Amino acid sequence: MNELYPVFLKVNQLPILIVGGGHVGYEKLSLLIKNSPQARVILVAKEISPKIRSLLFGRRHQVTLIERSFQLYDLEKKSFVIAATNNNSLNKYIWGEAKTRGIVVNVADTPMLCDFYLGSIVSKGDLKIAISTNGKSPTFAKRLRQLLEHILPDEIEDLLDNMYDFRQTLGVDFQRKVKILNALTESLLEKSA
Ligand SMILES: C[C@@]1(CC(=O)O)c2cc3[nH]c(cc4nc(cc5[nH]c(cc(n2)[C@H]1CCC(=O)O)[C@@](C)(CC(=O)O)[C@@H]5CCC(=O)O)C(CC(=O)O)=C4CCC(=O)O)c(CCC(=O)O)c3CC(=O)O
Ligand SMILES: NC(=O)C1=CN([C@@H]2O[C@H](COP(=O)(O)OP(=O)(O)OC[C@H]3O[C@@H](n4cnc5c(N)ncnc54)[C@H](O)[C@@H]3O)[C@@H](O)[C@H]2O)C=CC1
Repeated sequence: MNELYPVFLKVNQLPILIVGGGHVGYEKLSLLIKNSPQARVILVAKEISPKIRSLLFGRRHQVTLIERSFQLYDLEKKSFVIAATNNNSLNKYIWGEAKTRGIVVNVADTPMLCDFYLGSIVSKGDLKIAISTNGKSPTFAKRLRQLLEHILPDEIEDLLDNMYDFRQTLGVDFQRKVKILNALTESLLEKSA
């Protein structure tokens, strides 16, 4: 059983620290800003890969790159930390210091030291689906994301816009609203013949 509880975070409001600017630092940062272009990220690394710099080049963003070794004060005022250095004992140290400060932490190579996992994310307009395999197979999560991206029709964007507009016309009677919206979407559950 997968006991993880998915939430959808407003990472443009919650500062995230990434420590490590290699391959994994790049993957985590690109996932964050792909889904939330204004994500507030501070990335600290002894060496920041050119790929990370070119990821940010020419776009509006709220990412701060700091090229130096991790310092304890980097944890100040952060809500989330992702430790992605190639130094296991440093990652473990960051984990311990984050826990002491009540900061939610992910150590990329050590599921045991993760308060949260990043999921594979399917996105179509305002629709977003997060996939988790409970850490069993990130590659499977990636493939399922690609499959869903492929089979979900682009019309979903229009459908959600229409649902939103219609919802605004329904007034304040909550029970009536629920009934009408449920009736309208009933056909989504009907099996195609
Ligand atoms: C537990 C978790 C913690 C976390 O990082 O949050 C974790 C852990 C580990 N990943 C490893 C490897 C790989 N990770 C990927 C890809 C992704 N990994 C992601 C999430 C997660 N990875 C969390 C669980 C998510 C879940 O529940 O399924 C995704 C979804 C999001 C993201 O980028 O963070 C993203 C896909 C995004 C997309 O495309 O949709 C690929 C494939 C590739 O890159 O093509 C590989 C190589 C192949 C393989 O091993 O499968 C290793 C071994 C490292 C080593 O051997 O050294 C560990 C450590 C371990 O398992 O012990
Ligand atoms: N969760 C996941 O998806 C995966 C996790 N991993 C794990 O993630 C870790 C990082 O892997 P890569 O990014 O490939 O390594 P890498 O070698 O490409 O990058 C390591 C980064 O850590 C930085 N660093 C090292 N010491 C530092 C310090 N004292 N202060 C600040 N930054 C420091 C380096 O400057 C560099 O930017 C490894 O332990 C690896 O096993 C690897 C693959 C997938």
